This record gives sequence, C-alpha cells and structure tokens, in this order.
Amino acid sequence: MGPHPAVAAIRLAVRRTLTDLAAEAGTTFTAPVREPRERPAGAPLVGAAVGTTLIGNAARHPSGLPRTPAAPGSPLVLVAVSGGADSMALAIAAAFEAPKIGLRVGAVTVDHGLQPGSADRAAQVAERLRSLGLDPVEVVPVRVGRSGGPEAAARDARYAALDEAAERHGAIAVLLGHTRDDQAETVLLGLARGSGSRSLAGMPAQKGRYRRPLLELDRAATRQACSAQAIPVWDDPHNCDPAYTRSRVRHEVLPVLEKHLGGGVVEALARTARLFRDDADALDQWASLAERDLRTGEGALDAVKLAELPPAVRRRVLRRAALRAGCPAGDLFARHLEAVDLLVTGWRGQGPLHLPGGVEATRRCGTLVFRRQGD
Ligand SMILES: Nc1ncnc2c1ncn2[C@@H]1O[C@H](COP(=O)(O)OP(=O)(O)OP(=O)(O)O)[C@@H](O)[C@H]1O
Repeated sequence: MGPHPAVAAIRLAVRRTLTDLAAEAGTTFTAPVREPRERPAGAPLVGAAVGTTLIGNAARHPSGLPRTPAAPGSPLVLVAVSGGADSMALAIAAAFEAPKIGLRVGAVTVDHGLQPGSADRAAQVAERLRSLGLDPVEVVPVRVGRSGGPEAAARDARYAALDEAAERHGAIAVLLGHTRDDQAETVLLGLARGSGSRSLAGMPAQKGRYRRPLLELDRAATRQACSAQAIPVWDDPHNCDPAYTRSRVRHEVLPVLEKHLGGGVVEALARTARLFRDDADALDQWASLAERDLRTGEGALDAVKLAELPPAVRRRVLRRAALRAGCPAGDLFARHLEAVDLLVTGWRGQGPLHLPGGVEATRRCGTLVFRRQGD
C-alpha cells in the first residue's frame, strides 16, 4: 500500500525543492545503490562517490525512513521546525527525500523563551527530529526584543537565529513550513493594511537561502500527514491566541469569509498572491530601467521626465533612489514617498525633505537629488 495521499503530496513538493537545490549545489545525482553485503567493521555507511546514497538493506526507522544519511560532506539542508504540524510534516518528508537526492538534512528549533517550559518543549521536538534521522539538530535559544510588536520581534529574532545557524553549518538552504493557508492570511493582512502589490504578493517560494516547499498545499494536509505517520505535533498556543492579529485572521476572519463568500477563498487569495507577484516583478523591472534612463548624476534624477511616468513606476523609482542614498528599507514608508512624489508632481518650491537615515531629497533646476547629510 502506498503512503497516505497527504504524505505523498508533501513528499512530492519537498522532492521538487530538494532536486532544484541539489542541481544548484552541483550534487551528483546517483540512483540509490545497495549497501555492500560485506561491510568491514567500522567502515562508514557511504557510497564510493559523493552524493551516492545507500538505502538498500540499511537499518530502517519504524516510520519507514531510511536510517542511512547521505554521505558526510554532502550539501546540507536545514529545516526550521517549530514542532507544529506544518514544519514537522516538512521535516519528515525532507528526511525521507533528501538522502535519495544526495543531500543531508538537519533541523533548527528556535526557542523564543516566551512561554514557561518552552526550553523543554524545544528539546522534545529536537529529540523527535533526531529519532527521525535528521542530523544535525539543534535548539537555538533567542532573546525576543520589543521593536515592532510581539509577532514582528519574535520573527526578527527567529530569522537572525536561522541565518546564524545556516552560516555556521554551511547549509545550502533553510526550508520553512508555510502553507497556502499562511499565504492567504498574509494577503488578507496586507489588504487590511492598505499595502501595495509587492506586499499583496505574499511570501515568495524562494528568497535568498529560504525555501517554502509547502506553499501550494493546504494546512490540513500537514495535519493529516503527521497523524498518518504517527508524528506527535505541538500546537503553539500563540496560534490560537486572539491577542495576535494573524490568529484572529486564521480563526475568525477566514472562516467567516469561507462561509459567506463560498468555499475556495483560501485558494483564491493564494492565486491573488501569485498574480500580484507577477505584476510587482514587471513593475520593478520597468522601474529599474526607468531609473537608469532618468539618472543625471550621483543620486540625481530628471524630475520632468519622472513626472511623465505612471505613478506605480514613479513611486518605485523614488523608493529605489531613496534606498540607494541610504534610507533604511524598514523605515521608509508610503507617507515619505508621497512627500517625495510631490516634489515631482506638485512642485511649489517646497523642500528639502528629511527622510529616514539622514537622507535629504531636494529639487533643484528640474533635478531631484537624494543625498545623505554629511556625504
Ligand atoms: N520556533 C521556531 N523554530 C524554528 N522554526 C520556526 C519556529 N516557528 C516558526 N518556524 C518556521 O516558520 C514557519 C511558519 O511558522 P508560523 O508560526 O508562522 O506558522 P505555523 O502554521 O505555526 O507553522 P508550524 O505548524 O510549522 O508551527 C514554520 O513552519 C517553521 O518552518
């Protein structure tokens, strides 16, 4: 009998991501080979060539996972595991697929230290992952700061810890367990904030070292996969805490939308994200070309030609120029760009404008100049 359909779907999605990663890393893909019958005592369980995987008669974990990892020195992929159903299902699928592709797979669990007993829980998750054959597995305790609200502060601390662990282990990628439901929540939160198309594009399947193999799958599939494989999961109480915006969207807003707008809202929102991603990419490309055309010197743009651009492109050009001059991306908001835009489209001799990061925007003789004070 084959695996449960949810298990099969998750493995397939993970296999695709890992295959891409292996190709990028230049790993030799070798069909699984059998372990030699006579293995000298103490000889390692590895094939002759890097990337060769031995799964033949190697010992198997009761879950059906091959115990034999890819050869030491093979490229390492880390899975970010909270212990919830999404990341546990992802981790177990990665542990199943990675050795077949010549990759090693490990895991990192970040202990945010926000609840009593969080360290014990993280240690239990790590132990479970080790028993499933992931190696290395580590728990990284972090201190969550206060800036930008509790969710943003925890996220910042988590990604800093994941980045650091990836660097330290020389991992080629970090896998995250976001699903289509997370994507739908992200789009809805962006809409409610009045965001532009880049934000409504939601989370990308790939950004830098991060990959999200489950972005096209439902959260329900990860729960089914864990229960079909008898993997205990931990439900983060924050995920159900109405004090958190995302939790309210998940448990109150989306169910109401599903009820009143008909089923398929989650899928539709995820599709919206894909469409916005294409639009945002196209506008970014246009803005990059326009910026090159309009540049008249270091930090200087032709304001008259800028005014002829469609607003969506113009705003992007202005943002790029402000960032280039030294504005920190996280501090540059729509209101700043609207004020700069008025130097272009509503010029009445105003300015200079003071932007975050000590950057000044001034209009002089038909030219818009971005300069960091003191430069
Ligand atoms: N404490 C953590 N340690 C390591 N990775 C984490 C941690 N929390 C979240 N992640 C990663 O970020 C992804 C998204 O987490 P988030 O909390 O937004 O969603 P979730 O639906 O609760 O996910 P999960 O069911 O895996 O807990 C997780 O799937 C996991 O890959």
